[in-house]
Amino acid sequence: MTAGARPVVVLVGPPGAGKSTVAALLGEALGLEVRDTDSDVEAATGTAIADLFVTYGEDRFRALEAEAVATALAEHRGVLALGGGAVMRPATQEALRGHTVVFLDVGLAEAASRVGLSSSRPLLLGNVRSQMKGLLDSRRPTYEAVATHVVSTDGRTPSEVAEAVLILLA
Ligand SMILES: Nc1ncnc2c1ncn2[C@@H]1O[C@H](COP(=O)(O)OP(=O)(O)OP(=O)(O)O)[C@@H](O)[C@H]1O
Ligand SMILES: O=C(O)C1=C[C@@H](O)[C@@H](O)[C@H](O)C1
Ligand SMILES: [Mg+2]
Repeated sequence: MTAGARPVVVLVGPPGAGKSTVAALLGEALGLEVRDTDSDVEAATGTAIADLFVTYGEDRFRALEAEAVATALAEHRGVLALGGGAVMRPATQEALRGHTVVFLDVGLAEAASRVGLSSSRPLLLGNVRSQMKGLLDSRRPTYEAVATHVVSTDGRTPSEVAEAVLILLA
């Protein structure tokens, strides 16, 4: 770990907000490395997230995720995308204090249409729109509370969202 290292920006928001997509664009634009805690958990366990939910259960996944977030916040200097539910853990809310945190906001219609019927998001299996509504309603106050900035993504391309984030960081 490098002393004093911290991400330039941490992206939070629900599935379909575009965290991973926008993080990649920001990394390119800023010439910085991109890290995504979902990928970190998959690399650490050698297992896809959807399989982790089945094999270990959500609680175990959340514990692994919290560890991955704490490590990345402490040692990553580039752009960091968090898993969509990571902010719901109080220890993670605490760990995010003092960081530049951007909530990529998205409305129900666009979020549901972006994630579609992908089977890689275990929390959205079944009725995607209804699961997404519950998730957005219950999490929105937390996304807003941990964020230092909010960027709306509705009706914007990933490049336009990345541009809006770059303006905030300038
Ligand atoms: N602004 C946007 N406009 C249209 N489509 C988008 C936008 N941002 C992302 N997408 C598309 O939505 C899908 C989900 O994006 P992405 O995987 O980046 O979301 P995420 O926030 O990382 O989700 P998760 O929490 O599940 O990791 C992808 O197919 C991506 O191409
Ligand atoms: O919103 C969530 O709870 C999740 C989002 C994804 O990033 C993954 O971390 C996983 O599918 C759970
Ligand atoms: Mg992602």
